[in-house]
Amino acid sequence: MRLIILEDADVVADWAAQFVMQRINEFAPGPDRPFVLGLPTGGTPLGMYRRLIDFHRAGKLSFKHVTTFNMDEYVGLPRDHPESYHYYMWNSFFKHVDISPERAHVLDGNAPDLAAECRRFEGLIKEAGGVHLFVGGIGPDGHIAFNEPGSSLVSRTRVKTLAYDTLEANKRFFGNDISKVPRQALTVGVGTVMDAKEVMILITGAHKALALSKAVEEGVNHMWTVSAFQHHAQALFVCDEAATLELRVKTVKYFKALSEEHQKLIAETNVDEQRVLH
Ligand SMILES: N[C@@H]1[C@@H](O)[C@H](O)[C@@H](COP(=O)(O)O)O[C@@H]1O
Repeated sequence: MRLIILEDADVVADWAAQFVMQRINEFAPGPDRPFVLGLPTGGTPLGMYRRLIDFHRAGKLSFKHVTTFNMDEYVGLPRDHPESYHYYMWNSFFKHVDISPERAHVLDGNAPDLAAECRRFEGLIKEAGGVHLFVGGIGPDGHIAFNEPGSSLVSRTRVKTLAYDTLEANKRFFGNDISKVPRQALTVGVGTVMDAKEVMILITGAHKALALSKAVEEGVNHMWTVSAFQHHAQALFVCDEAATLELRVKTVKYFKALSEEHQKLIAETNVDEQRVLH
């Protein structure tokens, strides 16, 4: 596991976007060889999406041969509701880059058969050959996607009923009215994300500090589902200073001492500009 500690949320956003760009460009995706990217929603990744759009506009990055899978979606929220994850993804990211809409997969929380929709999604990931890089965020209770405390750590995509803490955390998007937050969501499972070749989890803010310490310093525990990634061979936790407040000094010092190594992960790849653009 790598823990990358950066100054603040802006630097985290920039670092994460550079990492995504580096991985895509290094892979050099083509028509028969897409790069498969897992994506989160929430406030945390917004800055990363803005930077990725900048890179695209600067001609440094193309999503033409990138296939995406989003982590989750509310159940029963109309697709054009401003808080649906369809709406979020389209407005915050997809419409600003050159991704083909049919390659950008978001779970359908209005499907007539939700269990079948979850199976379909898992099937699409399999068909795509698995996820190369899954980017995730966490809730203050340490949930990844919508895998609430107590979720199976080998779970697959399914319907989940949201925990009270999540309703509380997300009510800010629904006029601070908890009764307006959908009670259920479709979410990839912990096992679905664990299957990705590489996982990058973004954690910012003092309100996520306890979750970060549970994620990296204590044992794997289904009450903090993000802790499962201790068992992933290629997991990166990217956090800001504020999120380290509950970590041991020893942990922080160790990972900060590796910062030069971490910077190498986002070193520019020598890419052929033409290939990126076409
Ligand atoms: N299901 C989403 C998660 O995927 C996301 O990581 C979390 C954190 O959101 P934020 O980044 O706004 O703190 O919110 C929701 O619960």
